[in-house]
Amino acid sequence: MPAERARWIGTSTKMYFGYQQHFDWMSAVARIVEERPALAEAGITPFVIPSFPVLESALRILGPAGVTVGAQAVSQDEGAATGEVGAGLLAEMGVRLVEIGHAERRARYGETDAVVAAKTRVAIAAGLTPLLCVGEAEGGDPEGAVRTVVDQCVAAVGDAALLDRIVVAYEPVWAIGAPAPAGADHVNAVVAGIRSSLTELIGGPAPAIVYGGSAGPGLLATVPEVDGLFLGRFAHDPANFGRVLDEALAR
Ligand SMILES: O=C[C@H](O)COP(=O)(O)O
Repeated sequence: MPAERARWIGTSTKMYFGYQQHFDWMSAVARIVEERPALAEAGITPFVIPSFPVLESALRILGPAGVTVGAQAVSQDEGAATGEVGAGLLAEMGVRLVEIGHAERRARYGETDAVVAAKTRVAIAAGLTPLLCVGEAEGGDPEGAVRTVVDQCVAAVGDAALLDRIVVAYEPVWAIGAPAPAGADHVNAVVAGIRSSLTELIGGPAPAIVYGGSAGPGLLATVPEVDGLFLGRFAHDPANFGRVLDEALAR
């Protein structure tokens, strides 16, 4: 991967961890990142996206270690929106990244393309970086997947000029929660296709594109097209997070 491309290695804890479990895990991850000062020099951004109730603790525990903290969701609404969390509050806290359009939220919580677009708009306006989750529903030809993903990116951002304000998380829906990630050939072909289409649309460098979907140690070296990994279950053991960081450093 060319050194000038930004690199991101991170994970969302989804709703897997309890309160104390978050603290134990975040403390371990902070130590792991602190032990690897070369990450910053290499332009690698470690990120963690925990549950909302521990965001403030995440900023305190992980922030000084050099870990970017993100939120798993954001509201497109303002004011009278009981139970929602707004982009302004997140940005004011020091959260920098926000997941938008994850397959689980598209399938279960009504994040249609229109909702994803509204959330992307408010996140960018608040100064947050949307981690825009996109991916095809079923395995198949890479060209079809590229078309689906590029359409999802354009629908989310609207204005091509804003495409460079996001990080794209390419997560084939069929590879999320699976025993193994999508095949390396598929990932490389789709990510290369997304990058080339977005570069053309933007008229400049495409945003960073990370891969998610049953990713873990051993994958990164096989997918040179990606700008990083978005881990899920296979980062629950903090040592695995460290292994993937080492693999990023070795590229
Ligand atoms: O948020 C992360 C992705 O959805 C991947 O999760 P997973 O690695 O558990 O499949």
